[in-house]
Amino acid sequence: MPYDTQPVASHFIDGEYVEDTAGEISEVIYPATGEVIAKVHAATPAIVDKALAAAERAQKEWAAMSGTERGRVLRRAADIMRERNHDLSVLETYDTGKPMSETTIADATSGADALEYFGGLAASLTGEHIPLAGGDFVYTRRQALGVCVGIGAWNYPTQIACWKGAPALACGNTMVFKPSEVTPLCALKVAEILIEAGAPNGVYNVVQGMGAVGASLVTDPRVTKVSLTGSVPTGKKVYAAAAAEMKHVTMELGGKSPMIVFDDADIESAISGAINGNFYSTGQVCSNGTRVFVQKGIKEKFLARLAERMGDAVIGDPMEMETTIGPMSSERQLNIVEGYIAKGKEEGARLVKGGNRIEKDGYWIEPTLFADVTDDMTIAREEIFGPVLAVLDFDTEEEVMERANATEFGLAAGVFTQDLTRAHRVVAGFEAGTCYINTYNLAPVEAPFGGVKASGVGRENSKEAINHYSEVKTVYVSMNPCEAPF
Ligand SMILES: NC(=O)c1ccc[n+]([C@@H]2O[C@H](COP(=O)([O-])OP(=O)(O)OC[C@H]3O[C@@H](n4cnc5c(N)ncnc54)[C@H](O)[C@@H]3O)[C@@H](O)[C@H]2O)c1
Ligand SMILES: C[N+](C)(C)CCCC=O
Repeated sequence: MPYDTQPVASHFIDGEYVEDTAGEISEVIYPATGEVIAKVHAATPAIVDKALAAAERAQKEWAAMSGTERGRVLRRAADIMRERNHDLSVLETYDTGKPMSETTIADATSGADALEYFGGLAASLTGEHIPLAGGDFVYTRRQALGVCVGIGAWNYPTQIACWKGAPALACGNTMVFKPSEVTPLCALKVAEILIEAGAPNGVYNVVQGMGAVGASLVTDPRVTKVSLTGSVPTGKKVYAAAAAEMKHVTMELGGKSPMIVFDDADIESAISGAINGNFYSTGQVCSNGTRVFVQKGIKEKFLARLAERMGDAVIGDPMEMETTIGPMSSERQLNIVEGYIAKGKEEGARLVKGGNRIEKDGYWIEPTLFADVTDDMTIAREEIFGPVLAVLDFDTEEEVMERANATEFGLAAGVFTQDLTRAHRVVAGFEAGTCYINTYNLAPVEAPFGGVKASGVGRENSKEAINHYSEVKTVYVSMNPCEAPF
């Protein structure tokens, strides 16, 4: 292993690495080869307590700093992340198996964007002045929530750690972040960098573990806000546990997003959208447009050209820059995806390309294209979280809109057409939090990102995120004597 992937210790608390070998040990696997690249211990109750105590103590000091000072720390952290982009990208590739051609442009860079953006906003987070009759007025104070817990999924470990940490810290909160047990390495680097950039000890802490550790964080009375990125079933559990204690939540959950291709679309552009929305990160992207509705007039042309372009995918060593498809992030996820491919065949979908496990070490599967998929098939209803693209066909706009929205999910949706009036009408009708016209899966930090319906609550990124990591205190100021009826 040319890189030392074993962290100094499993957890990062109060500005330093911390270990408690009493915690259950788990192996970190490089998905491209199946090799064990690190071992970490799950947090014990003592570790969880230490992290929350540090975050609670540090929060007062951090919130008392000016927004300008907090922002400077975040922007310094962004600069360090950019300087170390190569090494951080290598680690992200080891943690997830995603190819370096992706991780060098989409992970530490996206994390740095969040740190830079929210660092820039920190100084301008203010309340407002509201004049009232008789000279009275109200002013509002925008205040931190307190100790926030972040819980991550395994597909974007660096990005998720920063998308949650940056707005939380900008608002004067502190964070205890629990990465996914599948990809525990990258968040530790984010914590290290924040402290190096000048964040006081305890401002950003990382503890490892499975769902039980996450659950113990969510219910701790010191925690005021929980932000989860994960599946809908986990989201329902975490939201319910947080609601029982009236905590704030952000839920970034799963999807089964529609992408509609009308027959007037630029077909190469629509195929690029379908590729980006199904095979990026080997299909392990929450917002993927996995139900591709293609208007009947262009369906066969679309399928033939898409299958041809899929032949250009470079499946191989994720460390090689020319590789465009890496392995699944875990053996468990490989088995899940294989199961869905079998279901697709069994339920009568037409397998156009791929569909096979690639027999070598690690967790490899071919990018897969199904046609003649119908709305009732399992592969059209359930989130697969793998490189399986389902093409469904349609006749009219009215029909496809009804079918596109007929799902419990509502994370993202896209439309490809050259008729811009239709494009805007279609996105207005989508029941989704993030919509695309003639592109797919872009998520710049300046734009709100998140879902509706079962796909989530709240928004990450953009100024919107500030509303989810702060609250407003109203102060009524009377300029007149206080009167009473008796
Ligand atoms: N909307 C988004 O921004 C977004 C981004 C990435 C991934 N996702 C979704 O994440 C899912 C894939 O990730 P995953 O398999 O890691 O999801 P998951 O729901 O299995 O786990 C997510 C995290 O929750 C923790 N967890 C599990 N049970 C818990 C509990 N009871 N209390 C607290 N924490 C608990 C896990 O340890 C993990 O860290 C997909 O559904 C995908 O769509 C959503
Ligand atoms: C930036 N992407 C590729 C849209 C990923 C967002 C996070 C979802 O999994």
